[in-house]
Amino acid sequence: MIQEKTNIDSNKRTTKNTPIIEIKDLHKAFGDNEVLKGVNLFVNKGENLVVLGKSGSGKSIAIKCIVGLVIADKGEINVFDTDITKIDIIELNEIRVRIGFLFQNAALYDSMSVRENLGFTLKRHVKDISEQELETQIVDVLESVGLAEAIDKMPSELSGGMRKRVGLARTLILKPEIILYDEPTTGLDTITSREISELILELQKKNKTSSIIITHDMACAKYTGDRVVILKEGVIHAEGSYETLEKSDDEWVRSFFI
Ligand SMILES: Nc1ncnc2c1ncn2[C@@H]1O[C@H](COP(=O)(O)OP(=O)(O)OP(=O)(O)O)[C@@H](O)[C@H]1O
Repeated sequence: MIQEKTNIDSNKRTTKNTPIIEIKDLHKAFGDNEVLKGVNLFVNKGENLVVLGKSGSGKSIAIKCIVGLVIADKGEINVFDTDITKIDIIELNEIRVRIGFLFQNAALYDSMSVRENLGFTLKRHVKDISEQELETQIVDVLESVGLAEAIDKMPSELSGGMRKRVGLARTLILKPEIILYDEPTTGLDTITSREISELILELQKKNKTSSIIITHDMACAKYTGDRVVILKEGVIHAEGSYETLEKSDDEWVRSFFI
């Protein structure tokens, strides 16, 4: 693996920078298709890690393994100091509620308003919540994504950018400590993409969340990432800050930044 020299502290493991996620030697194959062939990566507490890689390189599969949506063939996946490959479904569910997953095409329930979409998610996870508390939390989370005025809208009335924000609100309403973003800006124009990137950064600062951000949007990568890793042929091929990788001696690595 190419490890670029970097000035950022987050690249070093000190007691201050404790990994909240640590993946060791992760393997996953589908039949003959060996997608992950020994991935090693970590995310420090409070850090935004950007994962780059060509289409089909296994980025989504890697983060799905973190929440047990895809079962790894081999390797360790330590999340909050627990190896999720070694626990039962009850323990896994306890960990899952602490992790927000913003899927590539996060679909809202079309027949429910924004309020109902968020309320439904919250009620599923928090039993015995009062109607008043529910409303407060829905309003608060919509305000945090800048969409308070959309509370009574139906998904069909929302733009793509607004839908992403509601999707993000639905993730945030459960107050996750880790957020996994799978291509959060895909399909959005440059300005809306920038707004989503700003929101990701704001959430990191305000809520002290730790995140993995899979993206092909290099502006998003640059803006949101404390550190960047690049997947190639089933392993992490390069790691460093955006600025150092951009100037890498490896032409293939540099090609992402053009
Ligand atoms: N359920 C599945 N069954 C079989 N193969 C799968 C399955 N899910 C993913 N794959 C394969 O795993 C490989 C990696 O897919 P993955 O979605 O992780 O790529 P990616 O890097 O996230 O791509 P993109 O950037 O296009 O989203 C692909 O070859 C894909 O076809």
